[in-house]
Amino acid sequence: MADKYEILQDLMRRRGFAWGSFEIYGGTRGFYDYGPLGATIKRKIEQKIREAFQREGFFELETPDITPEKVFIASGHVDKFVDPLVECRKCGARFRADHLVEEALGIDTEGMSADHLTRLIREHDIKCPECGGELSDVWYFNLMFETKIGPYGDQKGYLRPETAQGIFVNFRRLNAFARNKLPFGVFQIGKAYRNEISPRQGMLRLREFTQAEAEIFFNPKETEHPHFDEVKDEVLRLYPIENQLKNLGEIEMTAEEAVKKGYIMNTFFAYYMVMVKRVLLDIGIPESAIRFRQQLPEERAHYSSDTWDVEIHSERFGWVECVGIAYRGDYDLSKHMKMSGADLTVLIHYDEPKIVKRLVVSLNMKRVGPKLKGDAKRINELIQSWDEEKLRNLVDVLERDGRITIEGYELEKDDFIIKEVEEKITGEKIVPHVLEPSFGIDRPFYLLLENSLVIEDDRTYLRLKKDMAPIEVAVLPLVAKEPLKSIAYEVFRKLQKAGFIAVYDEKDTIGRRYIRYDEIGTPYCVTIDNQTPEDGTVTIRDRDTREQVRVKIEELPEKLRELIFGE
Ligand SMILES: Nc1ncnc2c1ncn2[C@@H]1O[C@H](COP(=O)(O)OP(=O)(O)OP(=O)(O)O)[C@@H](O)[C@H]1O
Repeated sequence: MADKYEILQDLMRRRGFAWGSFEIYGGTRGFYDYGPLGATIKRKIEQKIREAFQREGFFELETPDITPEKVFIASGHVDKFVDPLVECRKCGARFRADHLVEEALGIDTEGMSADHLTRLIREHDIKCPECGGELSDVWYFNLMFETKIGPYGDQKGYLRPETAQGIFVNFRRLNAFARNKLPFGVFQIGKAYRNEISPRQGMLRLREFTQAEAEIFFNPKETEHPHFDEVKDEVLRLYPIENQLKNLGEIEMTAEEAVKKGYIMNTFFAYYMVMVKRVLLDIGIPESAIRFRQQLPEERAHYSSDTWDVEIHSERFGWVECVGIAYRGDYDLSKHMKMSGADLTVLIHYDEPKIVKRLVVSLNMKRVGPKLKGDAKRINELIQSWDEEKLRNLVDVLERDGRITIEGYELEKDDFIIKEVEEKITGEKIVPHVLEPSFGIDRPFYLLLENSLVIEDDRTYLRLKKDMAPIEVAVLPLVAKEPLKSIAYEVFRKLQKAGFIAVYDEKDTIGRRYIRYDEIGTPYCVTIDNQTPEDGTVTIRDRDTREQVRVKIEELPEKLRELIFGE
């Protein structure tokens, strides 16, 4: 018998969910098309995430996929967004060197250098899995797709490998929009592109995929989430670093306990872990198939100092990372500030002004004038530009040695006017820190279908959460005869106008039609039978229980809304 994966792949292709792209030209690995039913479910997933972000008060943003090189030099992607690659010297096939070594030796290769991987390949005589040929040395390959901007090709660009950078480079405007008040969140739902070396596992590793990322900017001194109380009792299934290293398995505890025991760094982080879990439940992923795995230090992206992956269980592929929740610190904003020169800080106002002592140092122009001549003004300005630390250092040297050399001029203590003044400060500028929940859409899409697939003796069907179904209701005349046909068509139009995704179908026996709609996850079929012309009632059949209830046609929209959306 075909396994669940194959049954699902067949169903996805045959019934219009998703399939490999460019089929008629032989296909290109790493690209998937969403068919009519798949595209509808994908939009519903995106919409659930959008609504969850909006409930947090986050702003939505839309920025270009094509991005000039500078942005990714600043973000570190040009240097660091790389995977180890190896080539067969005989057949030319290329492979992820770390995957090859992992498969051959059963060891973990995270974070290994190219040299280390080459050494392991040589020592263990690992050969090309395609033809058995000799393998080359390992080198690092950048995963970004390159492109040229403009007709002269002089400006290099990349297709973005994550949607996040579009948010960071807009920080100044977004901060003004948020009226300079932390914390605030900004999200973007859009395409990301990675030239994955070996796309595999169906739609789990694509070269073009959709992400929904939120960047939450906060003051690192304020890491208590104001609404943590609302979520503190949610139970999380955690797989922390320590438990992975010591093979201790997963642990379950409430979000509050996890923070208290130090598994999760603060309530701010924990709050968004709960939010992600609730979104996945809302999409219809079963609770038993969700866990949080803390990334090992060597797995983390270059910008992150702590990351929890939210994994969904697959019968075929085991635990699959679907969402990453990364603590990005001030990495991105600081890098962009340095590269662009833009001020990406936020002014934090103190509750009460602070009095601070500040050194004011200048040259005693009357004394130094003759000595420094034309340079006096310049050197005085240079000293004015020094920060507190540098000025303290100057004063320390003068106290100790009585003299100091600046720009080749030897100056004595009396050449300076040194004062300490008190200043009232109302706030300070900080570079905010960032917490990022980053959802992939395609992986949860596949795992939703896999986790919803039910194989019974007489039918195979998608037990999708009802509001996630791509067709919400099928309207079926019992037989394709009048007056049933006309009444059924009228009911269908009524439901369409009421906002349901509905279809009308009169082909085949009623039993076959039920099976057809069960298969694609349609939660309810409405049947117009011989009793309908007599008393204006129809039946509603439930996909999961196959039970039917009779309702009046006028009550149908309200009843279905209640059944499907719980409204
Ligand atoms: N090649 C891909 N195909 C489909 N979805 C992807 C791919 N790469 C990343 N994603 C999705 O985007 C989310 C966030 O991206 P992130 O950069 O954290 O992934 P990642 O850790 O690089 O993934 P992986 O380790 O599997 O390559 C992932 O959790 C996943 O759902």
